[in-house]
Amino acid sequence: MIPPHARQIHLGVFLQGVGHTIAWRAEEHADLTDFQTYVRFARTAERGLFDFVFFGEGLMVREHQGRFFGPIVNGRPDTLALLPALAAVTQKVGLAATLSTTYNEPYELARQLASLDHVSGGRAGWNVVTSFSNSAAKDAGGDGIAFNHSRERHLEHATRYDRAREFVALVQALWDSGGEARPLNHIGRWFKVAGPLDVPRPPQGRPIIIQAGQSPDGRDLAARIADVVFSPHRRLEDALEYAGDLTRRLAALGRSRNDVRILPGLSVIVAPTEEEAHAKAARYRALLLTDGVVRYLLSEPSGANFDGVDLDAAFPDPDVTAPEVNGPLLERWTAQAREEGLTPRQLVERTAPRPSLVGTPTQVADHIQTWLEAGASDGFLLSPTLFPNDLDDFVDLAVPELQRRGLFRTAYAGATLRDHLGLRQPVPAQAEEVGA
Ligand SMILES: Cc1cc2nc3c(=O)[nH]c(=O)nc-3n(C[C@H](O)[C@H](O)[C@H](O)COP(=O)(O)O)c2cc1C
Repeated sequence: MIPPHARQIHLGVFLQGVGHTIAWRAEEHADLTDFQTYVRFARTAERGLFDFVFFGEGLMVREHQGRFFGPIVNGRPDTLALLPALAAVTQKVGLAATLSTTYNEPYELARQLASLDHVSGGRAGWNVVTSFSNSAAKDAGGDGIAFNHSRERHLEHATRYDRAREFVALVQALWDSGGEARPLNHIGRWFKVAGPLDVPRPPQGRPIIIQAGQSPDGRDLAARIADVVFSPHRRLEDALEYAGDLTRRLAALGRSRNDVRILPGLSVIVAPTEEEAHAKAARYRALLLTDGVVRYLLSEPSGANFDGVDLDAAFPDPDVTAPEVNGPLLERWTAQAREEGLTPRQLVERTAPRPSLVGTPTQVADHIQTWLEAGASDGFLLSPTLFPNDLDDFVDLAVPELQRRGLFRTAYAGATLRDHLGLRQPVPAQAEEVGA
């Protein structure tokens, strides 16, 4: 019997759908329209004793100057259709949905998530997003997400977070009101909701709330409401800075660092030997960065057109004053390309999403242990590049090594997602405390 480490890690896993640039080109990637893919995903995560699985949400197909980014049309069914179905074929693993506060109504969403918590026996989680826009240029004249939802433009950043704060507080109040016979009577800046909720109080009290905002507004929202935060940091110093900042924000709100689990996103390629792991990573990169994808990854975020550009010559001089162009981003790229002598293709190779940890089970466990012991994270949110291969490898190779070190559970101790995360059951707020 291995004694548990003083602290143990928490693991979530995230199956990329829309926006994934590799799945459609690698023959062995599972079919994202086949429900059995999701069954295998959730069951593999449960076999690996993960805290939860989670799906992202985009609400639009990425587009640049009227052209859709072909690879990403490889989407997947809606999360709220998938998760209840996955509840029926799993017993323990948590089930988290990304749902936008900008394009939903609180009463509807409170019912859906409370219902997911009931049908899953207390395994529901909600990744609260405000839906970011990919193109700063497009914000000026409209936005793909807004156009899909009968709106002329996307709400600007601060307004989205203002709505999100009221939205989440109201959803929590609705969960607390479930089963109570008295009305809630919320009248705020964004919403007027009488309540109570027509679904009984969820088994977890409140489903687990996840937040991933990085801006000051995003971090403030996370400090107010999050049980789990996702973060994008790759360097330990950045993750430590973030953990310190979050701790200060939590303290200012009367919460403690122990009330929140920080899970940075991590894409792992693990193999029995270093050579095998690096060979796999090199193959993925070749599959990922075709000419079309490279042009897209340059054009879409910057608003510039890289169609006719030689990808293997010196980085071109962009016109940063053109109205549709994200000038600060292009200037940053150009400066980096000049400083490091990078071609357009090499710049994308530096900046594109890629596996952030490649190595043997020992190397992977070393990394995870270092971050845990430094206080930079409480575990990780894994994002397999190829599914099922990379998740199987993590569960079969890395999980036993983490368990051998006492860093990860060897069985689920509880039944709910809240139990897996080691978080307390919330005390319901009194109806009169709820406001905008
Ligand atoms: C691991 C991770 C996953 C995310 N998944 C989504 C998602 O599925 N949908 C979405 O709209 N935003 C997603 N985001 C973006 C965040 O919600 C947030 O908008 C972003 O980190 C920028 O922070 P800000 O909103 O405070 O500016 C994700 C972020 C991270 C780090």
